[in-house]
Amino acid sequence: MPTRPGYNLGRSWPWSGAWDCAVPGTISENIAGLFRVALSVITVNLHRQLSAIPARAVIVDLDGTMVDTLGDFVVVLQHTLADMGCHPVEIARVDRAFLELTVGKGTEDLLRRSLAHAWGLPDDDAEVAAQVPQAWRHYQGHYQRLNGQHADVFPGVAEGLAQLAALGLPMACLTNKPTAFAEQLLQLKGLRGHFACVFGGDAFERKKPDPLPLLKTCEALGVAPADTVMVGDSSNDAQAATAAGCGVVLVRYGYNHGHPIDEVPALAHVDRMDQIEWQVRT
Ligand SMILES: O=C(O)COP(=O)(O)O
Ligand SMILES: [Mg+2]
Repeated sequence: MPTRPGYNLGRSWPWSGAWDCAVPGTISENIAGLFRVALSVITVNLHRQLSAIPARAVIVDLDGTMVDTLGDFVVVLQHTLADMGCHPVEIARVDRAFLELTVGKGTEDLLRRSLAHAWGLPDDDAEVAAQVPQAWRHYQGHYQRLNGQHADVFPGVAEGLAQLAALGLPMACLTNKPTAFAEQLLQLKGLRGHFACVFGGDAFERKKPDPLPLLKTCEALGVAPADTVMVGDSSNDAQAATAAGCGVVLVRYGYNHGHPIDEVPALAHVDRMDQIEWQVRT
């Protein structure tokens, strides 16, 4: 069928031929065209969901991917802000909704933005920055004491990790949370045994979204980045993994700074970790 002017959306689309039919023409042409479009979209999406992910090693993010830690952050930050002399009205501003948009770039960033939000100041305010070291001292004590008390492992995580372990794929946990807190949380939730190594935001010179932590983690696992896949919940993970040359799979239930995770390119987007079909790369 000849392409009608103004409706050719590009031949690189697998269903682009169908657009030729879905424009002014006979009713049966239009119905047939729309049907072909729907079928193509369903087929492409099914293919994306079901194709196995080849890997020789897997790196898994912690907050928002394995454990829902927002409750811990709320409680710990509220204690921290109280220690910093914040008014109850200021403390109440640092709630679950705010933290869902804020968590993921490490503790220094979290403390700075939480103090700024509580005090109604810009994130880059110099006075706020000067208070961060003091806030960190309070935060550390509270986090150690409360770590995991208001946090739950997401459904499908234990099952997903068990599937990876059964395939014999080496695993590392890579988070922007401080290493000591990550170790403590994984132990507490019975997940630590799956990981050959655990690296936090203080383990390397730079944090995700920089690729350095991914490259260092691949090195520790003894597997090339091209054979390693990161499972994460944010553009932070995707950006770091892609820049390091690793594949990335994204879970839909985590904390992506308020942006739709389906818009972040990945090998797959899943609702549970145990929905990922792995294939040991040979
Ligand atoms: O920023 C944090 O503290 C943790 O974030 P991550 O586990 O998602 O890397
Ligand atoms: Mg995360």
